[in-house]
Amino acid sequence: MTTKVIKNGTVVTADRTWKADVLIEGETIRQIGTDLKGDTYIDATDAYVIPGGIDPHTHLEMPFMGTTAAETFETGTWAAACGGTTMVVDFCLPGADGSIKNAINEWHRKSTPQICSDIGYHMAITGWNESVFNEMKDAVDMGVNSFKHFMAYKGALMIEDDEMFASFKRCAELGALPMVHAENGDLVAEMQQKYFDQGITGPEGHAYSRPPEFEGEAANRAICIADAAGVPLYIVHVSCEQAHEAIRRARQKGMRVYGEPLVQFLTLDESEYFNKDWDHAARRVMSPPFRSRDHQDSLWAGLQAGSLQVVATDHAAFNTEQKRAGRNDFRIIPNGSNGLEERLAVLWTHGVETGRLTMNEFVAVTSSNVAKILNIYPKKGALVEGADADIVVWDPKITKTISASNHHSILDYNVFEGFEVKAQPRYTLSRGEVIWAWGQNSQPQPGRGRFVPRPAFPSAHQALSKWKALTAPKMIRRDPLNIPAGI
Ligand SMILES: NC(=O)NCCC(=O)O
Ligand SMILES: [Zn+2]
Ligand SMILES: [Zn+2]
Repeated sequence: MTTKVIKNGTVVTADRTWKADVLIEGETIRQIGTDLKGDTYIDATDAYVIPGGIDPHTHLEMPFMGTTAAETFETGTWAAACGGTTMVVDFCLPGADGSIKNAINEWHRKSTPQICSDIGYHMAITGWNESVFNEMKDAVDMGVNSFKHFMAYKGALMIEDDEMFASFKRCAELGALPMVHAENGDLVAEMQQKYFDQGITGPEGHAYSRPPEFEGEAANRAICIADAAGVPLYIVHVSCEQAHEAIRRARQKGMRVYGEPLVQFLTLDESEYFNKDWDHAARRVMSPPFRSRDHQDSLWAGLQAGSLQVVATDHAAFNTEQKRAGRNDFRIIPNGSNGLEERLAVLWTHGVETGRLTMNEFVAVTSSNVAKILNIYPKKGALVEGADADIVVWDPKITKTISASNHHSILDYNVFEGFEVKAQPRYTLSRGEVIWAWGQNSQPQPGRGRFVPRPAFPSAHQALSKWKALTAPKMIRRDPLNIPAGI
């Protein structure tokens, strides 16, 4: 088997930083040490060697709001590689028949011939009945160990509390992880109607109708339901202090609740929706919406303190023409924005370069933490012997101005247009193969990526159920002589 050595770099992992070479044999890291020899060499002089990014939240080719997300599995994973991300975890939605198994097979059918790097799936639970109950086990057997519940999108994907409780209990039995989109969907629908009736038909109506209080309320509710079901919880796209506060409080009480802010929420704010250019504002319509600077500060603080663990993108890319479906009604603008290619560079520039994050924290929140949470560590998200050689040679000297004119996404705009970023991948390796070199134009082979099954992971659940059993309400046995006689 041929070997490669990444030479003269500084290895940065979630817990340490040191000068070392990395020896790769085939698809796997074989050794990390000094003066290593191989058949070929990759130069990492003056660069950092980090685990490939894992974006745990994408919607490639997602059928949603009457259209389909424009970013394909091929363009999405290619754009990801150019930005230093070597694995995405995409959300699988049930089709018209409601079957989970069929949905996963449909995702395989679409993604397998296209993906340039590795992929996993989360499954969405959008309703509740016996076959959903049964098929959740099939999903786990098929390597999908996490289930998303939408508390918003009333009349479409939204699920009720009793259904969520039933699904969370099923997750507890299966050793799977429930996830939530936390927004109070009933109140959002009411507010949307209210502002629309007042004549607020533009994208600003989207932001007004989804205040942070609605997100905080739903986050608290989901945490309460998870606690009652005895299961850990992962809250996706955390955008505000109210939701962060709920997570912080739960964690302080010993609950295993994880929070995922998006790179967009850390760097873009609500003023985008007040832009006079309708297209500009509509392109940034996503749920939850961008918030004020105070909320951004809270999210950064959460990453620093460890109360938030993961930075994702929720990459759901709809072209300008698709967004224009909502030209007369903000409620019809397809929800979603881009970030898959930009996540690492924007987070580095606004996090590490400003001193908000250490390099090790950067690695933790872009790959290692989520690999642990999703049970694929250390195969992914780690630089250790035996791990997949998903590696980025991260060059802190390559600067770039982000633009739709130079990005690799299929999208005809970029929400980070004009951002100056201060680092880029010099090389991106996926299982030992260089799939991106700075300045390269050729795309890696579509279909070379693989589905990464994620087994159930009962350890947090077992700990939780032991503790629940120990602290459960118990009947007190009393001597009848100590019970007052009735009349
Ligand atoms: N977030 C968003 O606006 N679109 C994608 C679907 C979702 O994650 O809610
Ligand atoms: Zn969502
Ligand atoms: Zn999403």
